[in-house]
Amino acid sequence: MSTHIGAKPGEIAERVLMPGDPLRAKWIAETYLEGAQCYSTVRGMLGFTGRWNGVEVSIQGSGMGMPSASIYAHELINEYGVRSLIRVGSCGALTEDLQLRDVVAAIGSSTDSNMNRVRFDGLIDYAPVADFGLLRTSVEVAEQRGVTMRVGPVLAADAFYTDRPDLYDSLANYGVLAVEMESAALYTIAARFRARALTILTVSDHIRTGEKVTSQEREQTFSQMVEIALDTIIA
Ligand SMILES: O=P(O)(O)O[C@H]1O[C@H](CO)[C@@H](O)[C@H]1O
Ligand SMILES: O=c1cc[nH]c(=O)[nH]1
Repeated sequence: MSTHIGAKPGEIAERVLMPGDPLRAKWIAETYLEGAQCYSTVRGMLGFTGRWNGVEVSIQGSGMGMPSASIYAHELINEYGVRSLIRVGSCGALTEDLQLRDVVAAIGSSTDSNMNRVRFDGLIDYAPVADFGLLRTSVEVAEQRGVTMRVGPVLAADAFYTDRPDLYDSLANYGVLAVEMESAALYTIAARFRARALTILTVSDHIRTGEKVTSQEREQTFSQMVEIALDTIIA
């Protein structure tokens, strides 16, 4: 066991999908994996291991926000030997040309989090980026599956409810597609410990139009994103 994950050594695969929502982790495991076994219920942050097309894959909930996601990424990589992590999350669209349920791959992640300012003494604006190999594979998989997946930069924000919507406008002017809350930390920790990471998102909220999907849909319906992530992680 690590501090926050209840798995025994060998119970977590080298390849992990990380949804923020632990019940999305359960849905993915029960819907897609053969022989899925739950290896952790610590803090209700469920983790499962099973097989996708014969290859062992784990699904680990990571919670909301960068402090929580950082804990799971750190322990998965450093205590369980995980080498590839794909976050499968929800996001808010910042640009009008995205619609609810569109799939977005985050090539890089701007952030308002202070974590990397502390890490680099405030001297460097570190640029957290996706693993190129995983990103390239995900684009190929999306094409093979006939899914239009937008690739571009996102914002990893500390706050879900913002007092500064004007900053969303500024970021959209610089091509930032969507806002979520974990990708910058995931990319940074993966880089630090030489693992591979990618974030794939489904638009659950539209910041421009106010449209949104239900919490049940966020938990159990983002199948295009999940299928792209599963095919990518075993490639
Ligand atoms: O749906 P998940 O993966 O949790 O991702 C998004 O949803 C949560 C906010 O509702 C944040 O964690 C954000 O990043
Ligand atoms: O961080 C997030 C995630 C989903 N939807 C949002 O609007 N923001």
